[in-house]
Amino acid sequence: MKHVLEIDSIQKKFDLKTILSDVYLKCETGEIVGLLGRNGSGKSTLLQIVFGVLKADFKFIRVDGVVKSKTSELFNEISYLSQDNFLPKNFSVAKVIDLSIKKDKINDFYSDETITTLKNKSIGELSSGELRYLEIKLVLNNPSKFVLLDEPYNGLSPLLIEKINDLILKSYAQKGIIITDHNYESIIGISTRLTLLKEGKLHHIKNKGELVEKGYLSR
Ligand SMILES: Nc1ncnc2c1ncn2[C@@H]1O[C@H](COP(=O)(O)OP(=O)(O)OP(=O)(O)O)[C@@H](O)[C@H]1O
Repeated sequence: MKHVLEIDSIQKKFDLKTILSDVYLKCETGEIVGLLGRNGSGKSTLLQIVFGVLKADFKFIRVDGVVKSKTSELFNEISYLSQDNFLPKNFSVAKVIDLSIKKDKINDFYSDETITTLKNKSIGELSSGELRYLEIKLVLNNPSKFVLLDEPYNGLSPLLIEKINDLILKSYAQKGIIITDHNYESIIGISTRLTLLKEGKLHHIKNKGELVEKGYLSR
């Protein structure tokens, strides 16, 4: 079934500086929307506002045409990978998986060599890349309609980046995904649609040349 997330009229200032100025973004099931932008352009701010962990000066979030004004209404609709790690360090990997993944999906979750090798460790013992991979896999396995991924590739070696991309490609037929990262080549490669956040405005990007024109890439 197709679902539509609409992020509308988002405005946000920090102190007197406008970070987001009337941003509109739509994401449907089956889309991977790439969100690019220079450092400090407001990408994380936008995702935090959509998920509801940061207050906007103004916002409309609609799911399937219905306005969702309370953050609690979005917890079942959207899952969110923040830039920061979110799993408790003293829990074992097996416990986290047990608590997060439905019983009938657990065998499938473990049918991944990277995950199997981590099973007996605690979260605090994982390398930053191993932890990131586990977090992304958990977030993508959440039964939510939409997923927001903030810098999923950060700290990952090329092989794990490929595995993450495989996971994303495996799940997007059932989900809408918004993804932001400075690894623009991976973002361009995996996105079905590209956007660029610049000076508070969201631009729709058709090709790499436009990223040069708009000053995101030098060539
Ligand atoms: N809590 C805050 N108080 C004041 N300013 C903030 C706060 N959070 C973010 N900012 C500012 O808002 C702007 C956008 O920050 P944000 O983290 O959204 O950018 P970003 O595009 O995700 O950057 P990066 O790619 O470097 O992670 C930056 O100028 C940042 O300094």
